[in-house]
Amino acid sequence: MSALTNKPDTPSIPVISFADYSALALPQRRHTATQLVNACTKYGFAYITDHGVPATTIQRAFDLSAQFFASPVASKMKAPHPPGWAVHRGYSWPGLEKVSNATSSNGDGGATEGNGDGNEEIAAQIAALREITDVKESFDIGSDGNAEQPNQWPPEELYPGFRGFMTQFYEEMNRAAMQVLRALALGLLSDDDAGEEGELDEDAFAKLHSGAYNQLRLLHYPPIPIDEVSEYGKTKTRMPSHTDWSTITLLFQDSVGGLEVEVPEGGGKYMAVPPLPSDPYAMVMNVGDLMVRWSNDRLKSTEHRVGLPPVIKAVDGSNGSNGAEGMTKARYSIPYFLTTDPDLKKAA
Ligand SMILES: O=C(O)CCC(=O)C(=O)O
Ligand SMILES: [Fe+2]
Repeated sequence: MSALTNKPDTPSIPVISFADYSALALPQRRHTATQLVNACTKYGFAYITDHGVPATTIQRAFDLSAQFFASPVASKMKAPHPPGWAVHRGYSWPGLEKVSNATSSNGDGGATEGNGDGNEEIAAQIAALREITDVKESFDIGSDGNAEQPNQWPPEELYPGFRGFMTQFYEEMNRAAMQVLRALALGLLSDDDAGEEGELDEDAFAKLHSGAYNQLRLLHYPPIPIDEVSEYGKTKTRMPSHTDWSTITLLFQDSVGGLEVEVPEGGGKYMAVPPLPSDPYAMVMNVGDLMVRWSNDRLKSTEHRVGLPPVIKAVDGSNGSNGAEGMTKARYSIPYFLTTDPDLKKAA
């Protein structure tokens, strides 16, 4: 795995405040929107602060996530991820999902096999990546309004409050996301795009998302023994490098760090995107492949991965490694993937 270009505690992508965004007058909204578009043009990534999701809500999401993953496997398996790749809901146990399995050369979410048209090399690379186990477990949640992807809720008696909270959290994240989509549209529009009355279609992207097709994902990267760290990147990884395929992703991460993003110059060099010391509840926002198309290639969908866990000896259990000495820290993150309605995806 290649080295990082910055120290893990040095913030590296722009930090943009969305304080009162929708209440601001157009020139101030435009200022924020331009900052966001500039960040997404250069890095494909930005930190967003003052996004409107309360810190207490985010903390509750992390608490419920940690409780879920700490519960017995038999309980977690009461809401298993259905077999196959069509439905992305419920509990995926460590090793079930390999991000490399969802990698393709044509961005359609399906793995590309060699077919005699020069893709053999890519297929061979993907096959090699498939030998690597992703050291993570996850729980995927969608809208109860999406009949094609039915939620797999765990039993209320085993996880009291989980369903109710996550349902509301999904909506809260959707509201924050709509604001980000409005800003992206405004930042990309110029005065030439104005209507007869001078109005700008700030809802151009937001209106393509009904909110029923997003995906809220609870992620847990379990601690790993220090003596397995040398295997890291060979037989084990947290999440290999990939781009997100949909429109935008909003992510909360805990204090551990590990998210790495390819530098604007590319060339396989990555920079750390750690939690902000000044605002641990800031979101990391990134652009997905579909948004690149919709912005006529102005915005960038950037490769990112989850890197080597910090090697810290746990002696008191405070780092999530259950007190076992010689384990790395556990890490939790919560991505929220914005997805358009299925008909639009086909048309895009
Ligand atoms: O856990 C993280 O920080 C990144 C997760 C991610 O990139 C993804 O789920 O697509
Ligand atoms: Fe991602």
